[in-house]
Amino acid sequence: MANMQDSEIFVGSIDQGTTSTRFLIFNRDGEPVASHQVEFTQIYPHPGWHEHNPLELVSSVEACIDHAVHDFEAQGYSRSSIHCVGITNQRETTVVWDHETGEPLHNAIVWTDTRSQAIVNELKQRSNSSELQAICGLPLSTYSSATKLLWMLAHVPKVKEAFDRGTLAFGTVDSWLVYRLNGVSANYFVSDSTNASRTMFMNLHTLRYDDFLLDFFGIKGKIHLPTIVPSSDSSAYGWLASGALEGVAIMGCLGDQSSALVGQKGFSPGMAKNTYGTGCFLLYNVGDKPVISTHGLLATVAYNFGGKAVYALEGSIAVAGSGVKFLQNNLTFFQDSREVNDLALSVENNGGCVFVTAFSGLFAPYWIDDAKGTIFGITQYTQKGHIARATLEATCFQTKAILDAMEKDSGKALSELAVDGGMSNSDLTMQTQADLISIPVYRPKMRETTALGAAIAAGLAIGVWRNFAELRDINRGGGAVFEPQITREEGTVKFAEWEKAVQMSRGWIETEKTAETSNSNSSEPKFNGTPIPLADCNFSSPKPPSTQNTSLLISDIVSEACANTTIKVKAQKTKGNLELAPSIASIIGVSTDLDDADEEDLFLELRKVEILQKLKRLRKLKLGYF
Ligand SMILES: Nc1ncnc2c1ncn2[C@@H]1O[C@H](COP(=O)(O)OP(=O)(O)O)[C@@H](O)[C@H]1O
Ligand SMILES: O=P(O)(O)OC[C@H](O)CO
Repeated sequence: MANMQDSEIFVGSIDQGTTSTRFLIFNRDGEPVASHQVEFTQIYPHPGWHEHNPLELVSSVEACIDHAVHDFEAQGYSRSSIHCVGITNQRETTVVWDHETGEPLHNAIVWTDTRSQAIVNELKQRSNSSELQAICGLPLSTYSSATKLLWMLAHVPKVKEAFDRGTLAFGTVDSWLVYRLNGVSANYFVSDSTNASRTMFMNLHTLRYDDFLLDFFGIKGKIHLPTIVPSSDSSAYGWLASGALEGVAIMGCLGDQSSALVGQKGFSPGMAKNTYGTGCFLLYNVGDKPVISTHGLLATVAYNFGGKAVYALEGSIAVAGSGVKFLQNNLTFFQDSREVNDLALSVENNGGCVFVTAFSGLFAPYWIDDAKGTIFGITQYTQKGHIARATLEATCFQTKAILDAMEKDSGKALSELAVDGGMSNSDLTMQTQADLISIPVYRPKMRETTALGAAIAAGLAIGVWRNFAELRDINRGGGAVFEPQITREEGTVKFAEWEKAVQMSRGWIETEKTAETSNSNSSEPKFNGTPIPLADCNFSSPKPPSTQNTSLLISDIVSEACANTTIKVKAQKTKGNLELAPSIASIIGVSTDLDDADEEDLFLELRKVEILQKLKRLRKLKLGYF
């Protein structure tokens, strides 16, 4: 780089997101000079399922590179001035292929997909499951790659056969792209640590695969896993094997949320960004030691430059822009996402509607698996505009909940929130966000910060930028600041309504139903509660305590609700002895503090929504008659 004019130095960035793929070419000032974007096929085979065709992901990348380079050259630049390429990608999305042929063995299961719920439920019953989060930073959920892989092993014969033959390769989208873009015969099989930290296979502290984790999921020594490498490296990721940039090296790789943090230059502990894309993800830089959340957040690798990891606390929201897309594609409210802002502005407020957009359950900080999307407060008065507003507000409310959790985990309050991503283009959304969190929201002028982050990762590897200080002036100035316009108290009232809606959305999905739905493809082996390749693991459900002498009859749900939807449940134990009360209480997950317990009557204090959910579980466990 030493003798080159700045004007001759460019870096390419592949941004493979959930709904679209982009390729951008940045100059050394971090400005995009050419770009191309394509949307690719979203496959929804069953409710809750979401797939991508892995080969289409690759071809979308190749098409974007070719088009953007064509545009670049049309502006008079030379492709030889593009010195390296970075990759950023949707995380957790799971790809499996045959290590010998390089051919995918199934569609990629997308991060939003909830089909592995029954497997998650089984795994949670294992006594050592509580040890996972401290090692990998993630709670057991359908979100991470691990349970998606287990689902494929249990349900897709081709995957199981490759597993048995020892030729099964697993990767997240970064690994898959690097592998294919290098050409299969080159066999570049790597993953950067930000992506690996989303699989549940990597130890967050060592940045290596962890034997306990691999054992837990039953894949130790049985599967080809990509080598974990730093996010910025001049040779680990290989070279583009074909197309307009054939021979150009891939030098950087970051999961998209990490990439956005880098693109926002969130390099100091205490800095945070929130990216409103398909989902919405708030990453808070916690420095060089991971912080394991006790308030529903994830611990993740923020970036790993020079082999030194920096960590983040993450609040993940499954539905953000995809809620807008839902209004567009499913409800045909408008033709283009950009119109949602005006539609929402066509009404003064949400008209009493609260939309819990739990299409994939609710992620952070709630982690409610058994919720589905629910709109509360609909009346004859409700218009499209109210629902549009409620859709935008849903992401803002969840962001508020995440910030509250982050404050508890980190002990520090944020003073400003940096934002980016497609949905951040909606001024109304950003104003609503500032109002709800009572701090300013800063939106930079150039919002392709995710792609910029990958370009920075690549550029740092080859000396386009030599250090963070050289990045200081990139994308500075010209942004918009949204100041809170309502009082903290007004925000609190709105938020309380949201929290009430969240509680009321619980319990819609029953576990058995999830498993049944998973079986709806009759060509696949039936799910029997035990993932096929994991025969050596004990997945059996815990046995309920003996109930032979006991029939628990919830005789009366007293509906004189107290404040905050707390009501009293009168539970009558008609047979058996009182010693069973604590075990029953523990199964239904409530405190054994009993108001008034005697042989005949048992009062449990619960929230109404929890009661309904617990009753369903009790019925499943055959503890009584309901
Ligand atoms: N002006 C806008 N207002 C609200 N939402 C928008 C707007 N523009 C794009 N979106 C939403 O943002 C999402 C795309 O954002 P993007 O950052 O490209 O996401 P991804 O990387 O996940 O594909 C889409 O779901 C779209 O509905
Ligand atoms: O496609 P996005 O931008 O919503 O990001 C997807 C995330 O990486 C999923 O964890």
